Amino acid sequence: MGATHSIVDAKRSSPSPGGDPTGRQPASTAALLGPHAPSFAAVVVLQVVGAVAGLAPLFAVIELGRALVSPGPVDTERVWTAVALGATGLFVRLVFTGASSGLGHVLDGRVQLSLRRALARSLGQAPIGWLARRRSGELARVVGDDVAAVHPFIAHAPGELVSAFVVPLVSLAYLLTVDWRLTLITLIPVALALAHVPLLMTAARTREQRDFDAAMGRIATSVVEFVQGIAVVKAFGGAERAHHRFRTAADEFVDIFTHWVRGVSAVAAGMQLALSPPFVLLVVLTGGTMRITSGDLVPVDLLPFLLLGLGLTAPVAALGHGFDDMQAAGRAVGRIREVLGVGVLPQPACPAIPRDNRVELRDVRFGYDDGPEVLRGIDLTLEPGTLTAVVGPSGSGKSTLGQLLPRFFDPTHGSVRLGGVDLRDIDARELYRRVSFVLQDVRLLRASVADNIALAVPHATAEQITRAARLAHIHDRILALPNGYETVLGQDATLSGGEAQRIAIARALAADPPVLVLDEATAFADPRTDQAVRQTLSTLRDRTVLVIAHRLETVADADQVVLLENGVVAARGRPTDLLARDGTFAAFWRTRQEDLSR
Ligand SMILES: Nc1ncnc2c1ncn2[C@@H]1O[C@H](COP(=O)(O)OP(=O)(O)OP(=O)(O)O)[C@@H](O)[C@H]1O
Repeated sequence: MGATHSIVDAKRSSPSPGGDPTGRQPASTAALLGPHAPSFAAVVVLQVVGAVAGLAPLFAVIELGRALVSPGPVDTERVWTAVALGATGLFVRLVFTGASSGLGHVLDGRVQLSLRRALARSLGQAPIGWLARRRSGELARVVGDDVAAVHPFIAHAPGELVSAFVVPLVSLAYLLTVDWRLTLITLIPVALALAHVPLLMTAARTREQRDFDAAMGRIATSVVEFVQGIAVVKAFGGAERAHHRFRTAADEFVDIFTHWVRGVSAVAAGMQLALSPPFVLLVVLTGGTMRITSGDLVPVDLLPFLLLGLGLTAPVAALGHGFDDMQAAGRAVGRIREVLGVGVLPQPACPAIPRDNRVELRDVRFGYDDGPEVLRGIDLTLEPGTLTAVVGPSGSGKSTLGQLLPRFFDPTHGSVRLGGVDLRDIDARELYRRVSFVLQDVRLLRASVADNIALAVPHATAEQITRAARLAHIHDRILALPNGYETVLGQDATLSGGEAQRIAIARALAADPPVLVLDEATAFADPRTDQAVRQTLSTLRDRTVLVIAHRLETVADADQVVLLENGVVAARGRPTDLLARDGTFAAFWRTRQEDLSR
């Protein structure tokens, strides 16, 4: 199908070892941000220059103080130079921090755009099997919220954090030249605040933080469950129960939060007190008075300590403020890296062309991730011009088997061949030109009916589209829609489950594929769709068709039936022969008939 062209049209990459082809390593943060390094550097340099220039007014005030208290007449030139320097510093600060912030936000926009492009590329190349297993909300969150969460990381952190360290360092260097002993005294509040940090990192605090995060997660899940499932839950009279679950999660969160706050608040209050301006001024004034009374410091030299001392606490405060944002951004980057690291199915260096449309499975074994084997040594041939029906109990591996033909996954052992060529040696475009599929879980795009049908053949003519719709017995229904083939699904009209299924069948047939895999839906089965599927299948007799069959009529029409049980072929043959043999298949058939007649 069309969507799969772009999805599987992947660059060659290292082969993946198992069913879940995640051969690529998660991209490192440096690799993600590397191309923007020069702009990052510019943001930081502009911010640092701006922040250091911002100290000029303070130095100007210090200089003014010195000029005014020095004996003799006031040196007006010295005064005006200080004023001019202070004003220039302010202006430079305004221009440079403004430029840094502007560039930071432009950079943020660029990084977000390139991350979203990279994510779109990665999702486009990810194996369909990998995508099918992800909940759509999960991927939407990565491309939307997680990329947006990177904002403070890019636009604010580099400049603000660097200047929060550079400015105090410059101040410190200056204060040391004035009086190193009073400088050390001025650092007492910072030392006191830092002494609190280990108290925030004890095993108990870490455990509390973990409990807090887990409780946040539980409350988020129960809210989503409650809101998303409310219709179903209500319909089955369970609204009270669901509400109760939500309330319990909320109450539990309050308990954990109170406990956490109790533990953290005393420490946080201690830190805040140590860093508060009154405390810093008290320490500096006490120290300064002692130095002045002992005759080691002239009073005017206390001025720089009073003005610059307050700024020395900035790094500790900046670390505290930005920490949560940075942590959230870090987690978001982790999820982005995971999606960017999804492996692509390896593509052949020298693709081979299948000689016909015979499908062969040779000793095929497959398991999802590290789970148990779902298919255990399948040998099967699908001859061109025949219809094979796969049947079996739920969970026996039917859908998994069907998904190996369009190469959603590669088998962990053995091979799937088309026209004598291993699927791994066939170019993705060639494969999807030949193999089309209809899944149980039909996904239609918010686009016109015609575009939905022509997904695999974007340049399809109106006749091609109509022919496919007629084959799928949905043409008349489409004509009855408000704008016929131009009706936008989900906007101008909504289709029933059975109708959506028939559109999906038309989509699969539009490309006129010689091999078709059809996972018969049971969820939306309605008599019209049943009939349409049967009639469609009967017109496809010149192709290689594999149907994961749930209806006994489909099974009876098949040229070959394969009964899967627990991942192995329990019976295979013509339906009439198998029934006559009165073995496993006959028993299965009778049970299904009894189930249906109940
Ligand atoms: N994406 C997946 N990840 C992990 N395990 C899976 C996945 N899909 C299916 N399985 C497991 O593989 C086994 C076979 O599933 P499969 O869907 O192929 O069976 P099935 O015969 O088609 O069942 P049904 O008739 O109910 O659709 C089951 O145990 C199932 O839990």
